[in-house]
Amino acid sequence: MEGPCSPPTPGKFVVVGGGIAGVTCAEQLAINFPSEDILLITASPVIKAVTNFKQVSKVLEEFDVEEQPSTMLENRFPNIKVIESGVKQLKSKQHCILTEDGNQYIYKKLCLCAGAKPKLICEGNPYVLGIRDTDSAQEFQKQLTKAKRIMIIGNGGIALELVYEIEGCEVIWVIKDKAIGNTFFDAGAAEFLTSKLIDEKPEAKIAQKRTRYTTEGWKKEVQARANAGNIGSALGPDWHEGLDLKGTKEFSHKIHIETMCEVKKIYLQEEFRISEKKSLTFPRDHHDQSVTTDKEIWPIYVELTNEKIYGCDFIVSATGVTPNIEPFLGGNNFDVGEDGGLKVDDHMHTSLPDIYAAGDICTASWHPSPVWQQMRLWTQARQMGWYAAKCMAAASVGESIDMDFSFELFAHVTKFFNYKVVLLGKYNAQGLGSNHELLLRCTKGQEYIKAVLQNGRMMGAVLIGETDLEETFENLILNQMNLSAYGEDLLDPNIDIEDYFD
Ligand SMILES: Cc1cc2nc3c(=O)[nH]c(=O)nc-3n(C[C@H](O)[C@H](O)[C@H](O)COP(=O)(O)OP(=O)(O)OC[C@H]3O[C@@H](n4cnc5c(N)ncnc54)[C@H](O)[C@@H]3O)c2cc1C
Ligand SMILES: NC(=O)c1ccc[n+]([C@@H]2O[C@H](COP(=O)([O-])OP(=O)(O)OC[C@H]3O[C@@H](n4cnc5c(N)ncnc54)[C@H](O)[C@@H]3O)[C@@H](O)[C@H]2O)c1
Repeated sequence: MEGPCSPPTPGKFVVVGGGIAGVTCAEQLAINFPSEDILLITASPVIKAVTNFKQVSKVLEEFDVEEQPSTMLENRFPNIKVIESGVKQLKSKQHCILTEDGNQYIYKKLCLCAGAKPKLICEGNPYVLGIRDTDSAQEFQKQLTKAKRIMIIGNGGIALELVYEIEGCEVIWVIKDKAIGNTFFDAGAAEFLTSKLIDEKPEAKIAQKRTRYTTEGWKKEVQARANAGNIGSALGPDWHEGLDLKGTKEFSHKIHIETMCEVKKIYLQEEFRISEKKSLTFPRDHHDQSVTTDKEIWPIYVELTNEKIYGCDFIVSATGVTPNIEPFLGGNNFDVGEDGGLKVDDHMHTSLPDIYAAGDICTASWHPSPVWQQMRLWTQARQMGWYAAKCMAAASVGESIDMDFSFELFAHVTKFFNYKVVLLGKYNAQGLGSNHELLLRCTKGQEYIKAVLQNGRMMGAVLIGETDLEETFENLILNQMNLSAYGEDLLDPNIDIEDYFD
């Protein structure tokens, strides 16, 4: 039990949150100050640890995320003390935090890493599930074992992973956009992925296409392809590896995508019966435009903004996250970003004295490198947690450090539809306006490579498949070499560009 929130109790380094950001921050502080106790206060009984860390290239990193009992962290770092309790209040003027179990802790420097929670399309409806942690993932799995048809709303990472993974259950996937995976891909990459899913059989012959598009040409091309419709199918990355995502039926994948629409209204069974509206059967294939009334009775019905209504067992709202800032707000005048995160400067410092923030809870509010942007990802949670600890350590001895190199270039490696996916810099030409050019190489069923160029300099890239280009492209983006002279050779599969730029 710590002393009350009044001086002269000496403060400690305190970190809130046992996710990747908080754990990395606490570990780094423990290394920097081996003779001091570091407090890690977290609401959950397990902590998330980074394992098998691999620096793939200068900025790209890969690692596994493992849930561990907090004692494992305390064993690795004897000067870390984990307190298992939620923070219910922050008194920033007194440098004090109060926890649910009635204790209070004085900090000299505090790092808030409480993450984010799913932003659901509708709160409080038991038929609308969000997926965030092990518990919610298991709840989803449990519901799925009883389901014949579900609806997935959203077009980001979770939706992409789920549609590929779910078997034995009809999936109606509702997206606001024209093409799938809009937070990670443009329509061209989306088409590359979906075409693999449609063609269940292996490609007999691999056709290779290499094209150079200006923005204008590209837009027309992708629009034409997007209009042709998309359909998806299965397999999946880490977080659901231990989960058997199977519904009640014996088929593998049955996905229907409703594009460019949103949820208008959700009806409970009885409400729907009274409304006398009609719902639709599951479309036979993505060209099926027939309108057949569904005879089956469902627990809920969803009316979409395109006026279609489908019944289903439940909805997964994979519609992004909201930073967990509420417990820290009362009486504290934090600057909060538009996305609801605690604004942090280039030293991960919030607007209040001695309070830092890292990971999903924060909004990066410094002037970023032209090829970096914040995305709420494991990699950034780790990098921010690490860098926040370095900044806290430096500030506590009256020093300041330069921004970490990892914030020079946005770099993310992941897996979608069993393809390795590498995203670099302004991979979707975000914020570049119309003044950019795209180079594209696509080998159906094998690889999709897109380079984003502006004034002859590479600003970003999407690499899908085993392209082996990540290091070279990373260097080209970082060194901003003028590539105008190379033209389409840049993506010519017969030219080894690694040699080219050595
Ligand atoms: C289903 C799913 C799949 C994902 N897949 C990927 C992926 O493949 N690649 C990728 O890069 N990213 C992925 N992400 C995103 C990634 O998980 C997050 O960006 C990352 O975990 C954020 O880490 P964090 O430490 O900031 O927050 P979190 O991991 O959310 O940790 C927050 C911690 O704070 C604690 N906490 C919350 N409130 C309080 C409180 N009041 N008091 C005390 N403690 C509190 C929580 O218990 C928790 O320990 C995925 C996310 C989800 C939901
Ligand atoms: N492999 C990976 O890298 C990976 C995988 C899963 C999740 N994640 C991360 O986990 C977090 C949560 O994932 P997520 O998929 O929920 O979020 P996300 O931010 O990736 O995607 C949210 C999606 O929901 C859509 N959306 C938002 N509001 C909507 C509404 N009212 N109706 C319809 N659509 C709406 C958005 O257009 C977007 O497509 C994100 O930070 C994501 O980056 C990453």
